[in-house]
Amino acid sequence: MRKDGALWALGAMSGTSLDGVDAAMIKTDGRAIFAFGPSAYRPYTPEERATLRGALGRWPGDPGVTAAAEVVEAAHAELLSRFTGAELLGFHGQTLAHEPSGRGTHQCGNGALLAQLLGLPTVWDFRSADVTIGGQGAPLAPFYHFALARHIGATEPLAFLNLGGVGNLTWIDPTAPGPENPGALLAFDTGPANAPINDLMQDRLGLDHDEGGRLAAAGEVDEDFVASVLKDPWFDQPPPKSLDRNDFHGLIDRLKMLSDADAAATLTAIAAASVAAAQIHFPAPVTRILVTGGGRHNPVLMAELRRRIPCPILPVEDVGLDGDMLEAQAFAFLAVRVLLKMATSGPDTTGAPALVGGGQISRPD
Ligand SMILES: Nc1ncnc2c1ncn2[C@@H]1O[C@H](COP(=O)(O)OP(=O)(O)OP(=O)(O)O)[C@@H](O)[C@H]1O
Ligand SMILES: CC(=O)N[C@H]1[C@@H]2OC[C@@H](O2)[C@@H](O)[C@@H]1O[C@H](C)C(=O)O
Repeated sequence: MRKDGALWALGAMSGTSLDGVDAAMIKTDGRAIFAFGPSAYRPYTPEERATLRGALGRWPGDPGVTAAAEVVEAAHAELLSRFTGAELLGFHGQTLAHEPSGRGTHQCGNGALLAQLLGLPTVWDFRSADVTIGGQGAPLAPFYHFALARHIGATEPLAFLNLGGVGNLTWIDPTAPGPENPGALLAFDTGPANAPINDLMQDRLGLDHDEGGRLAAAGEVDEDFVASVLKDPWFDQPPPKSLDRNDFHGLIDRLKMLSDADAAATLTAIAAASVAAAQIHFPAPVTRILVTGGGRHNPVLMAELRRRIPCPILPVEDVGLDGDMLEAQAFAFLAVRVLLKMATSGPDTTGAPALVGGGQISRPD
């Protein structure tokens, strides 16, 4: 480590949308961001995606999990070996099952194996420690969101919204001394985002996602249905709260009577309405919501958000950030924090009863 205490860390994320692996480098001391480095993406092949899909909801010991772990490890090894100059790897893995108040949380892929293959100290299994002490184990990006809020010079409350398979939101008071301070953050999952849209596209049309929101744009939102979904007590439940990818999968069956386009429009509206419903939990109104994750590429979803929420809703690119790589960067940032024995979550982000540093460190021989 250099005099400024900063490291070049590589982060890798395989998200709940099951589209592929994102990887990105940042230079950080676990507090400030000194530089953004290169990034790369490696999509899963249709066969790999099917293996991962088949293992969703399964736990270690199941043969489907072993097959999924092999896919995840091979895809990461291939992608991450393209990078040079990293001093540390933060490896999230692929969440297959997440039941924080039940069986726990499980991200497949062996970080110790990647440490050997890549010759890099590797921080992995970021979520278990938090769940073990009673936290949700998610979301974990909020401490990074705080650093980003500082990096962009924010001085008033704002929120980061990630529209991945599931949506998650971090409310931030950027004037707080640090992310560990009570009141600096409030983070939670907002509800279903792209996962049900992708599942609908897969089930009905054999497609991965609704590119450009084109199918949704051709349909009409069933507002009564949206309202009925939003009556689920989950939305009123105060944070902390997190979701498994398939927690709202039942929506697909309930939409059977709608045409493909109307069902896509309605699921897209539900993703936006979930975020609008989240505003009741904000400790203070926000001046803007900065949107990251693949959902910001869907103009119908962005329009639905703007229709339902009064403040500016902006892609993170508007403040100079990279919304496709932000989660990968987050796990690079968190890896440095774990190495330096700093907290990665706490009462205001995952509801853990105390600040906790999640993640184990594996070093190459
Ligand atoms: N051009 C686009 N048009 C419509 N939707 C898109 C587009 N690009 C990405 N998406 C949606 O975003 C998804 C990918 O988002 P992202 O990569 O943020 O998810 P993730 O990282 O897998 O999820 P999570 O944050 O839940 O772990 C795609 O599966 C798709 O549903
Ligand atoms: C258990 C799990 O993998 N959760 C993911 C998922 O995808 C979005 C949302 O649900 C969030 O809670 C989390 O990912 C981000 C990276 C997080 O932990 O901040």
